[in-house]
Amino acid sequence: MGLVQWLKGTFLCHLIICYGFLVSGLLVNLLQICTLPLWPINKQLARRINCKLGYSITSQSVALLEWWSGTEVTFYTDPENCQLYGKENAIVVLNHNFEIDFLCGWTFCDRFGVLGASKCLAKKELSYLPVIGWMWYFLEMVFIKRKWEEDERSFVQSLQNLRDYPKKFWFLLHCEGTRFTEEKHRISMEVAEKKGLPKLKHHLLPRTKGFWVAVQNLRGTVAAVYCCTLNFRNNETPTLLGVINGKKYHPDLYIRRIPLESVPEDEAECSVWLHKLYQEKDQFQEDYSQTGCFPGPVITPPRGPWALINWLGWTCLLLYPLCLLLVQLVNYGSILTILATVAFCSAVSVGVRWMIGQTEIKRSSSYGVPLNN
Ligand SMILES: CCCCC/C=C\C/C=C\CCCCCCCC(=O)SCCNC(=O)CCNC(=O)[C@H](O)C(C)(C)COP(=O)(O)OP(=O)(O)OC[C@H]1O[C@@H](n2cnc3c(N)ncnc32)[C@H](O)[C@@H]1OP(=O)(O)O
Ligand SMILES: CCCCCCCCCCCCCCCCCC(=O)OC[C@@H](O)COP(=O)(O)O
Repeated sequence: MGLVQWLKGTFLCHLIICYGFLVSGLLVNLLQICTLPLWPINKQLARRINCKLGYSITSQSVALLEWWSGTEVTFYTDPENCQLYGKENAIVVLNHNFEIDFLCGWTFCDRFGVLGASKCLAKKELSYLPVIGWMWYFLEMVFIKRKWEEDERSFVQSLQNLRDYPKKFWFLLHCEGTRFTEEKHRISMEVAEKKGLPKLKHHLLPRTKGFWVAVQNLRGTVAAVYCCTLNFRNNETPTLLGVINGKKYHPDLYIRRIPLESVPEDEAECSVWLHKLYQEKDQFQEDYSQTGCFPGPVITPPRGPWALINWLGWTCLLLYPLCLLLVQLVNYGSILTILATVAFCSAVSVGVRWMIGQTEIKRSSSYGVPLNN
């Protein structure tokens, strides 16, 4: 193991990364609050500012993935369709098997210039996450409790609000509704059997209502559905902790562009259409497990410098006062202030570790197991 690789695994480096992320994130959250008075005066300007602020947080994770861990996503897609990515609004449908699928998704967004504005249909619990969840609130992310009777009104309203969004955005939907586990897979295949649907090997049975409602409410706003299928080479099981430790992974992402007009308007037909889409996705995953690659040519959109510049900028800006404080502490600090600093550092690492825990599949919710069906 080289010195650099060893350094990436040290607690000090992790503490610096977490401190930078948490403090810069909370400062950005504060700036987002400051945009509140602007909303009634100039809503579109407030939205544009919030996209930039959002980019300043999410691009740190992209920099961590791409520059720190050296992980590079390989994109498989039609080069002609690729010309349209980033130039149109789209609904993205993605499998939900990996702990860092959202990071790979953000990389895709960053390469096509839609990272700040992109959104997803997320479970309500994520809105309470400091930094990320609070940022999402200002980016008009759509949150649901996964209880349709309670969600319907706010879901439709949130989608309608996006109709005059001033920036190009992608709206991510994990139609499976929860992360893949063996137990959830077994149960959802029982549901598939009862409904007379073909069994899926690599996906849970998709829930179709959210997709249909999104398509219906975003018709005229969104041009296409991007059917995205993600997998990792060599059966890698990536984790966010692995990325922070500087471990390099090998993700492959297959993107198919489907014009929105080809998605049926009728709810029942749309549901059949989505099930068929998941059967195709399942076949791609099966072929991937045999061949180690997806169909279609590989494209390599350039990696821009801004994610790295933003990350280094925040790190330098925040490390300087921290170093000054530490020097002061060592020279003149009382036991009490030293203890307070140790407590602060511990709080930062415990807080961020808790946030990282939200990405871990072993902590996945019980959604999709019998009690919640
Ligand atoms: C790679 C590119 C990336 C681009 C990235 C772009 C943007 C990135 C931005 C941010 C990234 C952040 C990442 C964070 C990710 C967070 C993701 C989440 O939080 S996932 C959880 C929340 N999302 C969802 O739940 C969406 C999917 N669910 C739905 O859409 C649902 O339809 C619903 C809206 C929640 C409503 O669900 P409900 O169950 O009430 O209705 P349905 O009609 O859909 O389903 C009922 C139907 O399902 C049958 N059933 C029962 N059990 C199961 C089961 N286990 N599996 C499947 N189906 C089941 C049940 O019998 C009912 O059938 P029927 O209607 O016939 O009676
Ligand atoms: C420089 C950057 C440093 C990064 C330091 C670490 C920061 C920690 C960041 C935490 C980021 C949290 C993003 C949360 C996204 C998790 C998405 C997710 O996977 O949610 C699960 C739901 O879809 C389904 O839930 P389940 O029903 O499976 O339960």
